[in-house]
Amino acid sequence: MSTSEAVTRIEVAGTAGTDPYEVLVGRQLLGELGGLVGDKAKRVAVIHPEALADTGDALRADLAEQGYEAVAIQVPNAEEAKTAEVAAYCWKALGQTGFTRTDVIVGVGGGATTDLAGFVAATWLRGVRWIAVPTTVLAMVDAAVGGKTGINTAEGKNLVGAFHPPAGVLCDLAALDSLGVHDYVSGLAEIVKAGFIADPVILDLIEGDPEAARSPEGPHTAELIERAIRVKAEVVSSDLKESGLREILNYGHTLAHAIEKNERYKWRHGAAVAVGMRFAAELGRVAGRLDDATADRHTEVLRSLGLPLTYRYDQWPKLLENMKVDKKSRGDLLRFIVLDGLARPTVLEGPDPAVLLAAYGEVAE
Ligand SMILES: NC(=O)c1ccc[n+]([C@@H]2O[C@H](COP(=O)([O-])OP(=O)(O)OC[C@H]3O[C@@H](n4cnc5c(N)ncnc54)[C@H](O)[C@@H]3O)[C@@H](O)[C@H]2O)c1
Ligand SMILES: O=C(O)C(=O)C[C@@H](O)[C@H](O)[C@H](O)COP(=O)(O)O
Ligand SMILES: [Zn+2]
Repeated sequence: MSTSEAVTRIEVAGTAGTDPYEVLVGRQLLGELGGLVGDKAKRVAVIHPEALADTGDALRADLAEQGYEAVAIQVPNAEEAKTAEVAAYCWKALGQTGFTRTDVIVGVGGGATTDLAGFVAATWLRGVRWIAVPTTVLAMVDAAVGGKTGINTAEGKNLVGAFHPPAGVLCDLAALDSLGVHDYVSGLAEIVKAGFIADPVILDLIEGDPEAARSPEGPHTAELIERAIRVKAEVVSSDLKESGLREILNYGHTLAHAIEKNERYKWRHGAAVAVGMRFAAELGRVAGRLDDATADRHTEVLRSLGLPLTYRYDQWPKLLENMKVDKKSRGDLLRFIVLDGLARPTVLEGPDPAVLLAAYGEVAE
């Protein structure tokens, strides 16, 4: 496989004793994979979802041709892969392959697959190298970058995991052509998030032609993806382990994860993040932090993309309960990311229950 000439390289700095790495964005990037795996590895495991069986096998065959002992490990699609059982299935496959500390895992797929593959890499032999090959918008702009890896438990979303950055990220835009429209649009929610917390040009580009933004053929697809990756790369380069700044990437996620759990992970992550961001905007407004125009802009841009805007009113007690295990909570204190203005994220700690309910009332149906 050859590498195309128009490749954008975005650097993620190494922090907390980790190595720096690059996120490559372009087309036909898979020729880069062998170089990233490197010559210390003897074995490579390609973890892929059912939906990408052909891609997983093509990568395995390509790596085998390059002299690696390559195996493909197929896992379920979407959130069904993010379980302790599936992680254990992968560990078993690695054990049976004789996987050592110099060997390498490749996670190819959406964010659910890269979260799982990264987690398996973080835990096998207490940490082996891994490479992310994201194949959804969401995984390219968010999940595959930054080293947050993990699985869900019965108690909640991403409750078990590790910070374990990849050795490289290959975003081959051609992969997006086979993605269904709902999965494509769901990923746009994380791009919108990057727009509100840090890069409003993203919002301008989407608002200029929302219909075009809904398609990989749109004129600004590469720019939107690259801008969102730059936002994420800059944040995680300075705060890998979420001791401060990184919390801004959780904008909209406190309620989103509560909704996902309530829906038994049948809602797409990006869809839940869309409702969660509207809620966060209302929370900012009700708390007296966010101006009306920016709060309303959330509804307008998310609506223009066809993302969901509301959730059921009667579910509030369950959502409140679910939110208690959010990773930003400290003791009994709920903490939310809100905006003090466009691209001015901040933390709202322990809001009054009446304020929370008033904000939820604005997004509830
Ligand atoms: N680690 C992080 O920092 C981070 C950031 C954001 C989201 N996430 C996680 O990412 C997950 C959501 O990721 P997602 O939106 O990519 O969904 P996903 O991984 O569930 O993928 C959606 C569906 O598309 C299929 N698919 C993937 N690529 C395809 C392609 N090119 N063509 C056709 N089908 C394809 C998948 O098999 C799946 O069925 C959630 O679990 C979320 O928690 C993690
Ligand atoms: O990278 C981060 O940090 C994020 O919060 C990005 C989120 O989009 C992502 O969904 C992440 O997995 C959520 O993390 P969690 O710690 O709230 O589980
Ligand atoms: Zn997210």
